[in-house]
Amino acid sequence: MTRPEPLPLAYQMRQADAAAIAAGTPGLTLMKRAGHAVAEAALRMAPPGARVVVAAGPGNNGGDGFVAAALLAGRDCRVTLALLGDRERLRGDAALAAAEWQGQAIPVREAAFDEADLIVDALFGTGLQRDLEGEARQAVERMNASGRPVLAVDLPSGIDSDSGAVRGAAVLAQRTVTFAARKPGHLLLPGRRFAGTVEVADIGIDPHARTSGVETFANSPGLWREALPRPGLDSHKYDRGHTLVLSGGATRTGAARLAARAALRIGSGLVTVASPPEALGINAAQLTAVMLRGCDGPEGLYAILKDERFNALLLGPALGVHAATRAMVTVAIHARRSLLLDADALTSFEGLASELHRVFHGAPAVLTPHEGEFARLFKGHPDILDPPSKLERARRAAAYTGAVVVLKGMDTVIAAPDGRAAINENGTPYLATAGSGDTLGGIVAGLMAQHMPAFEAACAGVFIHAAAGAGFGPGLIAEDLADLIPGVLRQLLS
Ligand SMILES: NC(=O)C1=CN([C@@H]2O[C@H](COP(=O)(O)OP(=O)(O)OC[C@H]3O[C@@H](n4cnc5c(N)ncnc54)[C@H](OP(=O)(O)O)[C@@H]3O)[C@@H](O)[C@H]2O)[C@@H](O)CC1
Ligand SMILES: Nc1ncnc2c1ncn2[C@@H]1O[C@H](COP(=O)(O)OP(=O)(O)O)[C@@H](O)[C@H]1O
Ligand SMILES: [K+]
Repeated sequence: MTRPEPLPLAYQMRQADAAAIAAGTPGLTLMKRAGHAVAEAALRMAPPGARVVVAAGPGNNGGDGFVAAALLAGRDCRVTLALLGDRERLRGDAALAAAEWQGQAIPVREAAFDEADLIVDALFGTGLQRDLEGEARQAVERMNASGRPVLAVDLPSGIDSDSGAVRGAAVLAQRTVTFAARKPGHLLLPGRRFAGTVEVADIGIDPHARTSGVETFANSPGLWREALPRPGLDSHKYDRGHTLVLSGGATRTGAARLAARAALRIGSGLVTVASPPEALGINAAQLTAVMLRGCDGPEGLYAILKDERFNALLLGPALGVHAATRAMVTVAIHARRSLLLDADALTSFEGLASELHRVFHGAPAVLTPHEGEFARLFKGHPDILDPPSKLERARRAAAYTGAVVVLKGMDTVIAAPDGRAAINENGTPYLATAGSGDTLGGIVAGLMAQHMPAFEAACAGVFIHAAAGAGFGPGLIAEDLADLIPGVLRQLLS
């Protein structure tokens, strides 16, 4: 069984580091292991006798650089150590590591990066505090301008470990060696692009060590595979749930059918499209296994929901941006079923997020905005919109609404009201196609219909949707997605 992969925030990494030291491993030993892993990675990138420039910063990231420099010099590399700051001002483990470097340390402004076969970027790691300026920024810009391959130590310098944001400027690395665990900044954009291929070195710090605060994970099957629905021998269709998808008007029915088909493919025992009277004909002409009911506005939805068997509801795709949509959302919330709100169901609350403030009463709820819908929904809430970190924005939105928030994009973040969050990484730009989000909504609603908890359903849905799209690749259209689900499910359930 694969375990969930934690992505510690910088302060949690410091806690794990301190726990390892308290348990008996000196900090210098951790640094030596880190530097060793960097040197091994460098030797895989550099030709024999290579000219390696190690750019070392003023903290422990620089300390790792000193250790790697000494090891590489002992392995026939021609190493230049270029230091940002004064050697005498190094402290703690970094000062101890620097003492073991026999060569000179030239000022980083004098480093000939464009003559290097490989640059090792050990300027800043998890201790980056503010935007790069002056000499630090110039060093980064000169490294990038050199066009030479770069191996980053822990993080590309200038990338914020917690958010993946560029702090003023950042090193564009080909590879990154990080320690104990990947960090959110390796998965979130733009950090993911700057880090290149990321390798995790075990240096004796337990990434699963209990650290305080929120939990962040990579969205991999280890996080939710055990919670995937598996029909029992004696299951009948009602055990597998009944998903209700609301359709838009006569010229806007496709989105609901895409979602409905995806809900059926992911295993919801029954799926019904609830259609306005004027669209019944067009929906009827195109539905087979998916069932159809007439539904005339909020009153119609209220009447349908007297049937308790509809246990998961999906509202939003092509439903229209207006008060009637808000009224239907209110009916759905009061019905206390598993609820997924997407697209127009979110945009209809533009600037009215306070109406969704903790209204779900503990019933499973998932919101699936893309960045535009997110900005509209939370207009007037700078505390939610302003953090530069997508992870933090999704977390705050989840805490505010009490719903699981899926903030979509290439680096989709799934955040739960209790603070858990996952970052997705198996997507493909081919998913940026009309109707793709509607399909995602159907997948997640269909998983909730089968009693999968909301956070796990959202994480699994995002992963399965992305895997389906990535497996197909060029030419993907939303109509393809539902029929690609079985192939992904077969692998996950085997
Ligand atoms: N934790 C672990 O498990 C292990 C960690 N290890 C390694 O330690 C790294 C973390 O080390 P760290 O905490 O010393 O921070 P680091 O990234 O070197 O930067 C701090 C220095 O940079 C400076 N500085 C910051 N921002 C700046 C800016 N914008 N512009 C200019 N200066 C700036 C800051 O100065 P100050 O803010 O104090 O003025 C301080 O001097 C980690 O990434 C990993 O590589 C491994 O050795 C083994 C185990
Ligand atoms: N560049 C990308 N890489 C990976 N996934 C993407 C990318 N662009 C969009 N997606 C995914 O495609 C889906 C698009 O959903 P959405 O924006 O709601 O589109 P639509 O409304 O057209 O269905 C989301 O799941 C999103 O995460
Ligand atoms: K670095």
